[in-house]
Amino acid sequence: MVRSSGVRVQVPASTANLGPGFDTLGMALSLYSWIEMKPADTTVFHLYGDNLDGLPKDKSNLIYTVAQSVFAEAGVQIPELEISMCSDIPLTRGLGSSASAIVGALYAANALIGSPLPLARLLDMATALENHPDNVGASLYGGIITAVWDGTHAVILRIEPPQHLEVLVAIPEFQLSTSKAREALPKQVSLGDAVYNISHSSMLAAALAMGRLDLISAAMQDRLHQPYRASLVPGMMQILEEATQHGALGTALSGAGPTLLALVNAQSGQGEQLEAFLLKVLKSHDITARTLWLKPCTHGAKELTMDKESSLLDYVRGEVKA
Ligand SMILES: Nc1ncnc2c1ncn2[C@@H]1O[C@H](COP(=O)(O)OP(=O)(O)O)[C@@H](O)[C@H]1O
Ligand SMILES: N[C@@H](CCOP(=O)(O)O)C(=O)O
Repeated sequence: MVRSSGVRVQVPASTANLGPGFDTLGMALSLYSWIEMKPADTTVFHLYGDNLDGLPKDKSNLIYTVAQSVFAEAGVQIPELEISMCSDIPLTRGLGSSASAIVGALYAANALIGSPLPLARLLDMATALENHPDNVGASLYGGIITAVWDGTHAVILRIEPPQHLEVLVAIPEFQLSTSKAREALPKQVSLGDAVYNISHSSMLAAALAMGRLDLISAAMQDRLHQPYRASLVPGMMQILEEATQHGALGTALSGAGPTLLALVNAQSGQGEQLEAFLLKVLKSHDITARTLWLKPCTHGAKELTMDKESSLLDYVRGEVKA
């Protein structure tokens, strides 16, 4: 059943790794992309907002190719699509823009044909495209996720974010692609570093699941990726080492960076001090950054009511930015 009137979906951004959980932990954030998809006579794109500048507006666009993979899997043919997209998620900053695009395209395309594919299948397809399940899992399921991936199937356990958990991100002006940040990683690590990360990541997942905010700073330590990526984000090590003295529960490189992320207890009253500290350290390295206060997003990709009267942009402006 193809829904000729089209579908509209909202997808949250995500932060991957949370420090020690490299390629396995992720959290959805209250920052969003919106995709609208309709069958059309000729393929056409409407990309709204600065965050989508420069992306292709033809059939090479990720949203189109991912949508076609859903139709192929379901045995349906919709070769021409009208695709609209609007996004508050900055590209190549470590906030999961590619994952949200993949998840949004999978979710919208599946909804357009009556949702024949289960969420677990969309997760496998998304992970195969992104190569790791942490961002796509969070964007698809919302909340905090811990995921395993065997190269074919992903399994997700979703953790409800603790009450009072807030997220401060400092987003540098410069871009850093995930592929470049992965090239900085070693091919092999020592047993000691592997044990270090397993122990910290397990502790972090358990602390988040149990609402033990007091254990986050001890758990949020990493030896697998952040030290190797430090030279790509000057000031990062100082922030990781000192931010807890300025009110953070814990800090991490968000995904592959360059965004830096601090988990904060909303009741701490130290938000301004922490924000000033992050910006001061980055500025001392000549990095201009902007900060955003976010919350964990408890829902994943979801379908929105399609209002025939308003365009996607009108919808987003009215609902979110007004
Ligand atoms: N809406 C979109 N449409 C098409 N491609 C996208 C979209 N969003 C992201 N991408 C692709 O994903 C890339 C960014 O992915 P990546 O380097 O993993 O960084 P991020 O941390 O933002 O996910 C962009 O350069 C672009 O190629
Ligand atoms: N686990 C991945 C996460 C990449 O996240 P992104 O938001 O930067 O795409 C990694 O650390 O490489």
